[in-house]
Amino acid sequence: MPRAILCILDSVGIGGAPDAAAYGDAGADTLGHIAEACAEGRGDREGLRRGPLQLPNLDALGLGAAAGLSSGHVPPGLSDAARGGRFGVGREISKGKDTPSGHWEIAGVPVPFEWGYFPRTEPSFPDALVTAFVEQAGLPGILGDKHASGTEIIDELGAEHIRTGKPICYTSVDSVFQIAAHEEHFGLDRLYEICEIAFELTAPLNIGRVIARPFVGEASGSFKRTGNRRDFAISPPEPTLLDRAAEAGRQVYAIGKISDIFAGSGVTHKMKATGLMSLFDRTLEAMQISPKGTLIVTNFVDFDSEFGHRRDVPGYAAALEAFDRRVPELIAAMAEDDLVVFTADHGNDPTWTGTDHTREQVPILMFSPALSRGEIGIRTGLSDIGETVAHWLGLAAGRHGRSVL
Ligand SMILES: O=P(O)(O)O[C@H]1O[C@H](CO)[C@@H](O)[C@H]1O
Ligand SMILES: [Mn+2]
Ligand SMILES: [Mn+2]
Repeated sequence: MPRAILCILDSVGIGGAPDAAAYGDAGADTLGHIAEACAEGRGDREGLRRGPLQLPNLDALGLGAAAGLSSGHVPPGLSDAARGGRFGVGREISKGKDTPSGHWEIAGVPVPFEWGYFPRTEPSFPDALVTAFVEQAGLPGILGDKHASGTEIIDELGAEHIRTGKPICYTSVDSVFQIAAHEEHFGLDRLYEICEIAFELTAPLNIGRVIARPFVGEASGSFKRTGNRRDFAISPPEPTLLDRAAEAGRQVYAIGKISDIFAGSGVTHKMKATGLMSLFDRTLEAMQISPKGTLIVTNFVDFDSEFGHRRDVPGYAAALEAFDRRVPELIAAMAEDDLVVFTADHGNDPTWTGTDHTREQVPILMFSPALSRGEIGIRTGLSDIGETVAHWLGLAAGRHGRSVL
């Protein structure tokens, strides 16, 4: 029985979404703009990286060709000469441009409903929600109550949070209620506990996730978020690829944020890791220890959380290059009948205004020693990815999308 390894490079979009304008994102192109910036010397950072973007391994699997297909031009430094694998473009059909919609659609379940969002006002959260939260969680109040970048708001309000014991609550254009609190002064378990309460209260508003954002440090300028982030997400509306694989008795490895994103559903083995390289290590480890028929799904969050949201072009470019350098290790670890897929859940163009995700199409790069080279075109609906994986694993076809094989 073959295995499948699904690598989701969080936010590595390739532009070209026909509905981008509806999101204020017409022209956004995460990979394309990073490559352009690097070609023009705007991707250099002393001690980190310099020069044109170099992704020879992903490019050989069709990254440049997929980007060309999506946006109309191959990003500088990449090529349209894919040498192996099936490559193409994924066009999301779910509304919204956040992580759960992208992941669920990839796993065969597009989101048929509108998420709830909090307005870009101050305060942002409804009075009734804040009142119920403060009361049920036994809090002296909350700080923030607005749209914000998570790193900026802890700098702004971290000291007051320590002094008052009020958690920092904030949101973004995504369907999220985020709570930042100090790991020691406030306490990590206490943070998770109040997140559970917030999750119960926000679910009726169709808010996709409550995210615990613990941090450490003692003063503004030195506060730092830790790897103990936890997402409390609503469950997908229908069984996903993960559920279908688990139901068929397969092992399902969820690496990084995957288990949180799917609310644990269909996960048989969970591996947490912090940082791009350790997520890669865990993926290789899962490949070493898992039997035939296994599904491995990894979310590589750092592209999004460390660089996209931070609008850090050199950081994003360096992370892509570091990932690319390890692709040969993954390919070497594959069995003859393993399938690996590289894709993404949405964009997060670090050259764009603001600090939010961007509506973009995503690359679909499929590789197996058992698979010939070929273009799969622009696929409407990311569920074609999940259906291809299901087909590869020998699972019954699902309700959305179809296998490209
Ligand atoms: O600025 P930080 O806290 O990283 O927040 C980001 O993380 C959330 C989840 O991806 C997004 O909605 C975005 O707001
Ligand atoms: Mn994401
Ligand atoms: Mn994000």
